[in-house]
Amino acid sequence: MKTLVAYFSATGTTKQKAEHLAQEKGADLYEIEPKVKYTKEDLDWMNAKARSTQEGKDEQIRPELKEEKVDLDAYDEIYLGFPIWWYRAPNIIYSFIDHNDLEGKTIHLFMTSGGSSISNAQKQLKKAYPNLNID
Ligand SMILES: Cc1cc2nc3c(=O)[nH]c(=O)nc-3n(C[C@H](O)[C@H](O)[C@H](O)COP(=O)(O)O)c2cc1C
Repeated sequence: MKTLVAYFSATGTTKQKAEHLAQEKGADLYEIEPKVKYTKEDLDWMNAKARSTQEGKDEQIRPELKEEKVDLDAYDEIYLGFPIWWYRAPNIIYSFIDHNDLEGKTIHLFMTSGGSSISNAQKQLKKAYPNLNID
């Protein structure tokens, strides 16, 4: 069975980490992309009305994906990476999990951040998806 590194990155930092990880693991690489890209204004966490701030306040918002469903049949291990936004995984990660069948696969989370650890993001994803094997 094969390994996949799937990641979302708005400004390239997580992308770089994902590329290194895929190389190190000999894994395939997949970029999780939103249907509508995040602009600089969307990412302004100082602005309460910015797209990312609105999403950060409401875990139920599911940004649309550019490609909804990915063929994951070949993979039994998935590294899932993202930037920490508002102390947790961006909502698009929830969109990706909702649209794809990850049950029975081993999911390893990785992230980049400005200093926050992964622990809250991990706790919230495990709580939202108790049937998945997330570590
Ligand atoms: C909307 C938004 C919210 C963020 N919230 C946090 C946070 O809660 N904690 C933190 O350490 N960094 C936070 N950051 C910083 C990013 O996690 C960090 O810059 C990350 O490496 C960006 O990854 P990317 O280039 O792959 O998008 C935030 C950045 C944005 C744009």
